[in-house]
Amino acid sequence: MAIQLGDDPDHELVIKVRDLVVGFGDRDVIDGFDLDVRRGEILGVVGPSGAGKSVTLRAVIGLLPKKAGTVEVFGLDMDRATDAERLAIERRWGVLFQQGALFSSLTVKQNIEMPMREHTDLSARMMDEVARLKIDLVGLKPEAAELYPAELSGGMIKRAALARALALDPDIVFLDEPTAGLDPIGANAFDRLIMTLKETLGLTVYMVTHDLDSLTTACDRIAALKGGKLLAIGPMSEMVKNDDPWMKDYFRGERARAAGFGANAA
Ligand SMILES: Nc1ncnc2c1ncn2[C@@H]1O[C@H](COP(=O)(O)OP(=O)(O)OP(=O)(O)O)[C@@H](O)[C@H]1O
Repeated sequence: MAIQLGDDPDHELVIKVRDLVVGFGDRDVIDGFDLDVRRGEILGVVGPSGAGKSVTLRAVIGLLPKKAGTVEVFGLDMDRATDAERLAIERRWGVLFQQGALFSSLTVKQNIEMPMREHTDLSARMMDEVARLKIDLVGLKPEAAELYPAELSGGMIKRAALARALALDPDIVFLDEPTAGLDPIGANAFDRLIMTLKETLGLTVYMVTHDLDSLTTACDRIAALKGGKLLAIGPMSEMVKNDDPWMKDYFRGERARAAGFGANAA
């Protein structure tokens, strides 16, 4: 499938969002939002609580209806795509929702096999083999395959949910606050895992996060959302120079200084 090139010819765009409007009833949460996601980058999406980060993610992957605007994925306008094209695109992305959202009545292995059952006609033995590989890929022990979500730690749940998101060998993964609820060591390990997967699998990562450490260590670029629009996008070095009050507070405030960065940019 043709890849649409954006303004910057050095970077292939895998996602191109233009003039996106998403709302509930009369209230528009996202109001004229543009975004480019480049192939192979880890893009961190930040913004005040309630800014619409999760709503944007859900609209991009088609789980929430748009009031207006376009979303192109791999150069294909999702509104103009046939059912078969849409399905083919959906197979090329994996999603890790907040809290992991594993099926509690299924084991880790069965959770990972779920997308394979929906989208492929792999044999049971092949699905088991792929699930085993994904479990290994995300750093879980083989024994975790037979455990139920209630038997897992918070970090294991995130890894199992990531394994499920990777089940169909996607090109893009969408992560909604993947390190929320993890202790700093667990969060750091998860960031490193994402970076390794990006390097080894060439994944493009769209990550909603509040985690300043993740933004600093893992993200190539950061998109800041505020008031339903894209406030700024760029590497951390540009974010810390932005003079919007929320950006100043977030990237140069007390929390940022406590995390050991931003102080020099004030
Ligand atoms: N299904 C829904 N119906 C009505 N309003 C909704 C719905 N989903 C989200 N909203 C509203 O949309 C706004 C944006 O929500 P969203 O979850 O995207 O925020 P967020 O930026 O991800 O916030 P947080 O950082 O706190 O997770 C909020 O005001 C929320 O109440």
